[in-house]
Amino acid sequence: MNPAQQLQVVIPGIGRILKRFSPYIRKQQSLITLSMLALFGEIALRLLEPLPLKFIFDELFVQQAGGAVLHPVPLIGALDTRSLLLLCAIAIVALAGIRGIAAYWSTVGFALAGNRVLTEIRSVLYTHLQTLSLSFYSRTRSGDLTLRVISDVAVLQEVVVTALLPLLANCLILLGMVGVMFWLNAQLAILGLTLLPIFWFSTFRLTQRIRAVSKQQRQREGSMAATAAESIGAIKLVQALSLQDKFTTVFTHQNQKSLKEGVKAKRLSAQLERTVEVLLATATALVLWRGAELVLRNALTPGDLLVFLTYLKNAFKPVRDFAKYIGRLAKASAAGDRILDLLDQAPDIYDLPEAKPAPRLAGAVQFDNVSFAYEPGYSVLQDISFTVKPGQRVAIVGYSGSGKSTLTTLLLRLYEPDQGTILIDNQDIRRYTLESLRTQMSVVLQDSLLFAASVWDNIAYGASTATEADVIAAAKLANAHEFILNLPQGYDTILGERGVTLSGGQRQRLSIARAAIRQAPILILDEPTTGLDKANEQEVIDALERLSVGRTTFLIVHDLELAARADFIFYMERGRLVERGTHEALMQLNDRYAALYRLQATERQYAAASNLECSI
Ligand SMILES: Nc1ncnc2c1ncn2[C@@H]1O[C@H](COP(=O)(O)OP(=O)(O)OP(=O)(O)O)[C@@H](O)[C@H]1O
Repeated sequence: MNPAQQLQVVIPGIGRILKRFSPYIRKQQSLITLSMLALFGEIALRLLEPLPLKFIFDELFVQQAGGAVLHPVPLIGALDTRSLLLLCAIAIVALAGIRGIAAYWSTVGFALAGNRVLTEIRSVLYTHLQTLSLSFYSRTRSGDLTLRVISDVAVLQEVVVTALLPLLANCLILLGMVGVMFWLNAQLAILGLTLLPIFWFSTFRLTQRIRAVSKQQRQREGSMAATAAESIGAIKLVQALSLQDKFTTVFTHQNQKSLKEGVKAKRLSAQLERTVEVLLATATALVLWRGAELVLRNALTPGDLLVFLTYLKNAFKPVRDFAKYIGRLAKASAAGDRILDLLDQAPDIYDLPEAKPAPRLAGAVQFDNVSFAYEPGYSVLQDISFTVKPGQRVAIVGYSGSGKSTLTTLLLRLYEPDQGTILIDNQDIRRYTLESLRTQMSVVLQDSLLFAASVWDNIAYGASTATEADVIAAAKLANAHEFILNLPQGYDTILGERGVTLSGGQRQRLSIARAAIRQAPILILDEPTTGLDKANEQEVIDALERLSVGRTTFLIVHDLELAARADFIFYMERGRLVERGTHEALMQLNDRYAALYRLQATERQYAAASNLECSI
């Protein structure tokens, strides 16, 4: 079994990782080849290093003590003592110096190649993450994903450079040393290496356990990162509900467990290191015993025995280092597994082979018997059919959980219907490429997320080709221009991670500007005025009305007074579209919509009356 195969057996997973990353590794082929050459040079010099010792012992000490040289070396034997000593001293320094230069270049070259490969993998991973479907994100915690992209790649990067590559060098050194040992004395070499199988066995057994513990620890760290990200992301809610203690308890518990796993992995590695030390001592004792006998019988020179013992020690050094690196390699292997798991996730929603970029859409939207469930067996939308003409404004209303938002996520092709077809301009939306479809839809959600960037960028994110005039026009349409100019740095003001420096209404108007700049024919507004006070609400409504002119608009809304302004109203109940028509038609129908409308009207009157009483 060659070292690469042994490595593969010892650390299952490393092979899988290397295979999967091979296209990226191949790109660094020339750098890796150069580093490899430097490495071979280093190894060759390392193999020569003990030789001066042999000459000093055999040619100098043995001869001076009146003994006979077993295998005299012609040129060396002719030198006088002083010259021999000087030559040996120079050789020791020269060998170490040149070896140092070779080692430097191999280390730097491999480190550079390793870093380049992993930097590319991190970018690939991040790009891949962005393509994964919402169904994947709803099953996964975002903190854990961040940890995989940032920390798992970093662990792999660090370990590849500081453990895997030295390990590779060590394997080659081991091979070289073993070769020289056989060349020096096959009998002693066999004796010295008899214990290697025991070493491989114990390494294999312990590595499996170290790897399992490391993987567990990485998962735990993923959970910790997720808990931290969630609680910090929702710190307002956490403090308002006094949940700090709860989150702290969960986090501390996870932290303790991670510590225990870390200690366990360390203990296992330490156990492995000690085992190797005992094995090395035993092998040295065996060789010394037999070697001394051979020297006494004049079958071996003392110099050869000394050099042999040096080789044996050096041969076991990579083995000892292997034990030292194994824990870190196991950790890297676990991190690599987590990266591969992510890379292996295929997006549920993708461009079909025959998909074409959508032309400029007019905005005619049709649902044909569309049914959908997030989880098999739990239907969320059932048999939805409707047609909306270009430029029509539709309000989607109904009690919470009736499937209003889900309907629009299907239109955006964030999920795929289980049955039925969605058409835009009489074409199945799956015939369009995802990007060309989504860029023709603008979305304003209830809690608009702004990016940690300038106001300007936050608006311009809506359209990749936005000009200065476009940004200002969009801000004006969204009723945002005035307040933006009043911000400390106007359009250049940097917003907090979630735009926390702005009020809810201001954030909403910025996200309307972002939607406006897209000039998209289809507009999706998901409860855009919820949570706003009356003054802000009116400004947002005005902006939205301007935005929706000439666009096919789907407005999800709880406030039926707002819904009544739409051209059409869809009333949803338990995933079904149970009533549809204009406000007047639905009021005449006098069924569910009319009942809800009257209920809201009564509530409004009651609220107005109590406000009046308060003010009196
Ligand atoms: N990602 C998801 N995974 C699983 N179930 C989901 C998911 N999103 C929504 N649901 C479920 O689908 C149903 C419809 O949700 P949806 O958000 O479409 O309703 P809605 O009418 O928009 O509600 P609301 O007015 O409260 O926003 C609900 O029962 C909800 O629990």
